Amino acid sequence: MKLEIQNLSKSYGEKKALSHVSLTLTPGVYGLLGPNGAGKSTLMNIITDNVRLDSGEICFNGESIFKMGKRFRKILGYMPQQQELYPSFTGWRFLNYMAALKGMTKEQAKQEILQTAKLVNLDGDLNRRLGGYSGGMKQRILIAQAILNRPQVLILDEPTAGLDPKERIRIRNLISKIALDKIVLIATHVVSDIEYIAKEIILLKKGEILSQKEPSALAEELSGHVFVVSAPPERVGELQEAYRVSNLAREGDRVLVRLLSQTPPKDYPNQSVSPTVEDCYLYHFEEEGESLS
Ligand SMILES: Nc1ncnc2c1ncn2[C@@H]1O[C@H](COP(=O)(O)OP(=O)(O)OP(=O)(O)O)[C@@H](O)[C@H]1O
Repeated sequence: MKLEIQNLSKSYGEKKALSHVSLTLTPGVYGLLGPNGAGKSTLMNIITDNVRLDSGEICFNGESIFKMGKRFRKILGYMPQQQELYPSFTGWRFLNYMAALKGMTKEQAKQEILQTAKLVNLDGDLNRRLGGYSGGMKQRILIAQAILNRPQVLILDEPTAGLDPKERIRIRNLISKIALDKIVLIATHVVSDIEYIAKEIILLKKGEILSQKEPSALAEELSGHVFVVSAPPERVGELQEAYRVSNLAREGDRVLVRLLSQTPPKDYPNQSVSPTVEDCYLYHFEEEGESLS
């Protein structure tokens, strides 16, 4: 199974949202990482046929998804960014409604809703109204509607937006559970959502793909350029001015400053540490300048 995005471009008037984007996706989780405005939603909206592309092609197993039309939509699951759900609908009614939109028969819908609700851990809450659901429950029912038809391609736009860390972990575990035999593309600007479950991370910046790599390979790019120095609190400001700082942690009367630097920082006994994907995010996205200090 293969989804190939070839040379995709899209502008809104003068604004280039995507520029010559090419990607090949096979079963597994892909994290699409980029800051606000990078073009993540535009890419997802094109794959899900909610926005028209200007040029390029998308093929599923060699066939254009735009020619496949309905046949592609049948194997596609889409969870849009968090939105207002129908507050007066019960969970059951909402899923039943989505099942009908997906063209499922009543009997099919009933079976799939029961199974899917169990999977997302909402089987005990289907008779409650969505207006009374917590943020995490709302996200889980949105995931449930996306996977009702057992899609082969699953597109998730910021699935953990607005959730607390406990719910985030829950959603993450759920995604890795349902992703085994599917192509899953998750757009996020939260590194921890995808760092441990993505087989590859795609970095998108200003509509262009910067890289598509395994998380460990991505982190490895910064090997030898991430340091932790122990500084007195009054010197933290000058370190922040001189370097890109990815973390500060108090240690007794000193502060451990995690920073990115081309060469070991002067004046401090320090050790380079293993880079993380979060360091890479900071390196690529936090500031406009691309070179390390
Ligand atoms: N309907 C539209 N009309 C005009 N410009 C748009 C439209 N949709 C998106 N854009 C612009 O295209 C660029 C890419 O936007 P997009 O929403 O795809 O980015 P994103 O990475 O999903 O951002 P976010 O994380 O904020 O959702 C941005 O500069 C945005 O302002």
